[in-house]
Amino acid sequence: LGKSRKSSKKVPPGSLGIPIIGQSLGLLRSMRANTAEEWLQRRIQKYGPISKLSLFGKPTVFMYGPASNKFIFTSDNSTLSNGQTQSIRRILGERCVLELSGQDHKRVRGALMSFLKPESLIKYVGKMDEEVRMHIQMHWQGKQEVKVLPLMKSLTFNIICTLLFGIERGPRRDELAKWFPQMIEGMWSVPINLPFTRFNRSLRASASIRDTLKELMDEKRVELEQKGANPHQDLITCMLSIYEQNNEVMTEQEILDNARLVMIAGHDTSSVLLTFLIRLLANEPSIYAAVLKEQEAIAKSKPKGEFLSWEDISKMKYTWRVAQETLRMVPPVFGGFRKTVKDIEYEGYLIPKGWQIFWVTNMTHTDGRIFPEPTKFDPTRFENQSAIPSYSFVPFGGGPRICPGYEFARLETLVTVHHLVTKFSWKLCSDNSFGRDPMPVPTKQLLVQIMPRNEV
Ligand code: HEM
Repeated sequence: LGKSRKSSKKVPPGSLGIPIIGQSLGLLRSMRANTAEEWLQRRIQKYGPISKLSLFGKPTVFMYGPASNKFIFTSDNSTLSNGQTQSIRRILGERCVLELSGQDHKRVRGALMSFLKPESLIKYVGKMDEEVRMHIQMHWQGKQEVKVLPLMKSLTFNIICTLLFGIERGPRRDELAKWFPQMIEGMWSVPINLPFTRFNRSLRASASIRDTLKELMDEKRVELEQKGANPHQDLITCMLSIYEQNNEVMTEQEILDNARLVMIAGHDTSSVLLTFLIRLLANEPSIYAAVLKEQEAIAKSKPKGEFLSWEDISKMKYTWRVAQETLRMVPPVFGGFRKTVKDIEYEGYLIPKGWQIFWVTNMTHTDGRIFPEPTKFDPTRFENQSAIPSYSFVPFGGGPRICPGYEFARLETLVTVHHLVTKFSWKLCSDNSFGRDPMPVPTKQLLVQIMPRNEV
C-alpha cells in the first residue's frame, strides 16, 4: 500500500464538482427518477470503473464489481473505517455501531446479535405471527383497496416496537412513529443545518426520538433493578443489563444511539422488501401460485389458528428464493460508504486519507456476466447458492459488518407473506414504476385492490 501523496500515483479521474454539494444533488435527483444506475453507468463510460466525485460534503471514490465489494467489505480498520457521511453521523450519533470499529464494534455488535441470532429468534416466532395477524385484521380484512408501502412500514415498525423494544401500543409508540419519517428523510441529505433544510428537520426529529428512548430506558432500568425484570425481555433491557453487570460495557449514549439505529435499520428496509414482494406477486401469477402452494401446505399441516413455528419457517424455501430475487432486483439499500484512514493505493490509483469510498448494491446485481438476463425475474438463480460468486449478491452487505438483522428480516418477511397469500389475492391499481428517496418508493405507494381467498 502506498506511503504518501509523494507516491507517483494519481487520484482516480473525475471531478469533485462545487464545494460541499458536489454531485450529491445530481445523484439524488437520478435516484428519485430511478435512473441512478444509468447515472453511474455514464460515469463509468466517461471515467472508467474507478472515479472520483464529491458526495454529501466529502471527496469520494466510486468503485464497483465483486473485487471492489470484497475490498470494501473486508478491509480492516487500519485501511478503511466505516465512518458514515456527516449527515448520517449527526443524525444517528457517534456511538452507533456504524461508527464504531475494532473492539468497540465487536462489543456493541455482539450485544445486538445476542438478540438477533437465530437461537433467540426462535422464541419470537409466535409473537411475530401475532403482530402480523393483528395487522391484517386491522388493515386488510374487509377492505377493497390498500396502500401497501405505508402499511408495511407500520407493520415492521410495530414488530420492532413489540419484539425488540417492549414498547406497548399507545402514545409513546405513536410519538416515535410520528418522528421517524422525518428523521429518515435527512439521512441522505447535504449536511447544511439551516432552519428550512431537510437535514435540520431530521436533526430535530432525531433529538425528539432520543428523548423518548431515554425515558423508556430509565423505566427499563427501574424494572430491571427494582422489579427483577428478565434481562432478555427486550433489546434495551438486554443492553442495560450488560451495562450493569460489567461496569461500562455499554454506555448510556451507546444504548441510545444503537436503539435509534436498529429502529431505522430494522423497519425501513424490510418494509421495502415486503412491498416489492407484494408487487411482484401481483405481476407474476405463476410465482404467486407456487408461493401459495408452499404456504398452503404449511397451513394445512397445522391445527387452525396455531402460530407458525421456526420449523414451519424453515420449510418456506421457495418463498425465500422469491424474496432473494426481489432483493436482487430492487435492493432496499442503494449502497453505502467507507472512509480511508490513510492514503491508500487501489488498482494503481492513490486514494487520499479521509476520502469516502462509495459502493452500490445494484452494480453487481444487474451485471449480466454475474446474473444472466438480469432484467428477468428468476428465483431459480438462488437454488444453488454456492454458484453465485462471492461479493456479487450484496443486499445485506458483506464481511464483518454484514447485516446482523438478516435472520430477523427473513423471519418477518416469511411470516407476513404466509398470511397474505393464504388470505388474499391482489391486483395493482398503479403502474410498476418507482423512485428512490433513498429507499425505493413505488408509484402511489403501491395501491392494490384486494380480494379475500377462502380460508384454508
Ligand atoms: C430486508 C431487510 C434488510 C436489508 C436489505 C438490510 C441491509 C443492510 C446492509 C446493506 C447493511 C450493511 C451496510 C454496510 O456495510 O455499509 C446493514 C447493516 C445493518 N443492519 Fe440491516 N438490513 C435489513 C434488515 C435489518 C434488520 C431487520 C435489522 C435489525 C433488527 C438490521 C440492522 C442492521 C444493523 C445494526 C447494521 C449495522 C451493522 C454493522 O455495522 O456492524 N437490518 N443492513
